[in-house]
Amino acid sequence: MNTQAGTVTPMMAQYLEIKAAHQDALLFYRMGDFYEMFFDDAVAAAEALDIALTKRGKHMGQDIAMCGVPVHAAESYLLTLIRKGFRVAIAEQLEDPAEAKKRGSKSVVKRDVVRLVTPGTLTEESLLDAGRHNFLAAFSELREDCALAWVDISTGALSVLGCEKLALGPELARLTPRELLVEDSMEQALFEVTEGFDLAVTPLHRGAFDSSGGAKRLAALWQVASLDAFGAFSRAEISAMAALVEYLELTQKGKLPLLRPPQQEARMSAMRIDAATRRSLELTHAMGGGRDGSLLHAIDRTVTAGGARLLERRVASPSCNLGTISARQASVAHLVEEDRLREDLRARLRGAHDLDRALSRLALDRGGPRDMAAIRATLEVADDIGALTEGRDLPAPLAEAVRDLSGHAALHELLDQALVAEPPLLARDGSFVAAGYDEELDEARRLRDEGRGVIAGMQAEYAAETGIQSLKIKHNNVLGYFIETTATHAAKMLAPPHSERFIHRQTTANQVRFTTVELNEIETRILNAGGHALELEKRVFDRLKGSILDAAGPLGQLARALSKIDLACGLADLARGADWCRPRLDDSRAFHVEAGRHPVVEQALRRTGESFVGNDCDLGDAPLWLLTGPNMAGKSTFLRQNALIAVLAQIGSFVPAASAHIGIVSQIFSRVGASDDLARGRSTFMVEMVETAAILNQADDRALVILDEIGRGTATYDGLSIAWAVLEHLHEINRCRGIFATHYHEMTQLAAKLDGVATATVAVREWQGEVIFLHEVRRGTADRSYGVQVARLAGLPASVVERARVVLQALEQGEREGPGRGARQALIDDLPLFAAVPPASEPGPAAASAVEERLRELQPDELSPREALELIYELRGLLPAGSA
Ligand SMILES: Nc1ncnc2c1ncn2[C@@H]1O[C@H](COP(=O)(O)OP(=O)(O)OP(=O)(O)O)[C@@H](O)[C@H]1O
Repeated sequence: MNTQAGTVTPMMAQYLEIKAAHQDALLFYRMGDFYEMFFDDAVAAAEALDIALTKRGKHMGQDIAMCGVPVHAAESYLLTLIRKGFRVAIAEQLEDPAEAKKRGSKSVVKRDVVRLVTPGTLTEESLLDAGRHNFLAAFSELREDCALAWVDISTGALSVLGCEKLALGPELARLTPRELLVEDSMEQALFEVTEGFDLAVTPLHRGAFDSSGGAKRLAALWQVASLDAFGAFSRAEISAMAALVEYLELTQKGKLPLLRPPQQEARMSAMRIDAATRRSLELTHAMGGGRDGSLLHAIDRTVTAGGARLLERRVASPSCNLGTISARQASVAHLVEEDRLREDLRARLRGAHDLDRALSRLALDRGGPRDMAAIRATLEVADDIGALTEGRDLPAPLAEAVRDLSGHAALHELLDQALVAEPPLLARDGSFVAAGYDEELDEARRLRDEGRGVIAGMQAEYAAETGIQSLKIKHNNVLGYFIETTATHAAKMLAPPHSERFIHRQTTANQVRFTTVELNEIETRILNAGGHALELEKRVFDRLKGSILDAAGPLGQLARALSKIDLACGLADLARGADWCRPRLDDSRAFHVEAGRHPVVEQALRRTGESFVGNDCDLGDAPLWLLTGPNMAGKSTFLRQNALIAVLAQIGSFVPAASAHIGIVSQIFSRVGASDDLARGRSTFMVEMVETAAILNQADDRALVILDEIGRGTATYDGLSIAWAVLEHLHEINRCRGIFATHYHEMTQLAAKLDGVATATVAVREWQGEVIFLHEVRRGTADRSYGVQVARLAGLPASVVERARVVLQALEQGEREGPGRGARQALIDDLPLFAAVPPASEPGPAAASAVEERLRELQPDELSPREALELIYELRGLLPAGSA
């Protein structure tokens, strides 16, 4: 760059111009084999990527900071930058440097940004999680009318939903988009909602959300006269979709990804689950944030990436529609019965590739021959599955999916004929078109290969002519073809007569290199033929791409069909292997589970060889259960397993139980062990109360509510009073189904007062002062909490446990003897002091015994066998009287 103080080189001028248009992104500026960054971008990127920061020239008298990443490794650096919250603008060289030189030695290679990489617009396989969607969402608010639209550009799936502002948080929790577009004037107002999510919020100007211009643009995109073809959309819905399309054009620089026609979601069709409930039930992410330990992880038996993504969506939004659920159930049930068919299908599905993502890359011009081979392999799988299911009587949804697999024979054949078995990643590398597919290409390749044959012949001829047997003809990118001999033959080669034929090109430490007129000619021929072949291959590539993209619609349908079949097989495999049952669902308010189990805890226990104790739950007569029981008995597990069984039933899966009858659950609320949210300035107790308020305000009579120890974060009587009032409210006002776990045994008196409340307890047995957990849920109440015993199991020092026992006894006695605070106070005053507790069994270091001392001083290696025997007698003699 050699920028002198005060002057700006043409290249720097170009850089600054491009950068000015992309202020909010790091600019990757392509220079040869590197993407370079300058100025503040370089400083920020060097720190984020932990790479060296250097200098290059000066600008306005200041050093220009610079750092760079090699193009071939750029993806992994991009991923790091995106994860750290950066956006990256990629400026490529738009012409060959030779072209630029033709315009004059000072002219700069044309460059411009070809793509803006943001968290919501990734398509590269290496930047994406195969089993999860990567959504870009847009929220639009037009007066009272609000909507959320979201798209996965790596698959083209686009959905939209009328969504009032209050529902935005829960929807973000359900969809977990990576990036949310909002109108710039709304960014601040939505901060309260968006701040808790791992999500980039991107403000867009108002025009991007224009609904009337948007409607026309969208209609043009899907080539329909009006959007009514896909449903009746509100203005807000159109505006949100329009913003997505505008942003995609902006980031993809005019190249739109494949976008499927929008799916309009009905708000009431999915079970409502808010963010706190999702977290506490660990539906798609475990508490720690990873996938391990989540429900999704425990039930995922899919074998394709599309199947895994479909399962993730289903678990994130279970259905409330009986028809939809029973259709899904029917597919699973069929495959549970048909072991052979299921295994055959799964074996075939393993050969399928990620068709959606391959298609999307091709549409964005980021695809290569390998994506085409992936499509070919997947068509092969589709054919196999068609043949496998031919003539079978399948349940309607499966039959429909199988129908969607056919109709691509011509494309399949085309790809079969055109592509080699294992093509390279990039089209520019060539050699991916199969021999025999294109005559002209075959001819060009023949010429090129012939040339190579001729060169092999020339090597023999030159070796004979010079008498240098080690003479070789080689090739590299700088010199092209050249003749090489070792330096020992230099003098001979450089003197007549050889110097007349062999033209010197280069001398290295050990070699001398030459060329000849004939070699040059042959090389030009090879190059021309090779270049021509490559040109022809590229043309074939474009033709194939055209054929594939022409079929993008039906191919997308095929991808979805494969995902559905995979998901049904996966759920069936799970149900079969883990002995799950088909739940009965209807419009009633039943919730009757026999021998239900917790799918995740059961799996964890199985690993250690323990078995899970199944438990019944019947919320029919008394819709609210008040569950008491000792710590560690299994209350939380029981609460969650019932919520998870409802979720599983409504995604169309079988459930871990002996039998289940469930009236559709419209919403689930779960508060299990709140934690501090200090970042938002809320204590544990405050979080719990905020979340409880949400439940009391929202739960309807179709809701399922599970509450674990509400009110424990404050003084006993405050907590008890709150828990008491909450239960009454759920019973009288919300009239929902629910399970309420508590350590306040006083509350069990409520069961006698309220018809709809029944008591249940998790049984334990006490044996020789120890608690044994039976994990059995029975009707009735627990007599005590066994907290002190459990504390001992946890390894609290014996002295503390002993002290706790004494205090507990005193408190319980006070409770029995009179309610007066004075009486209790007197009792507490009477408690023996901590120090007076009989010394607990925490031994200090004991003095060494005579035997130990004798042992310590002897040297075993120095003893003869006889001495050793004598020593044993001696030691025995040292034992204290009575212990010998
Ligand atoms: N039905 C069951 N069968 C076998 N093991 C179980 C069962 N339920 C729970 N457990 C085991 O007991 C452990 C404790 O369960 P859980 O956390 O549900 O107890 P809890 O009663 O809620 O305890 P606390 O009151 O201390 O929160 C679990 O981690 C699990 O290993």
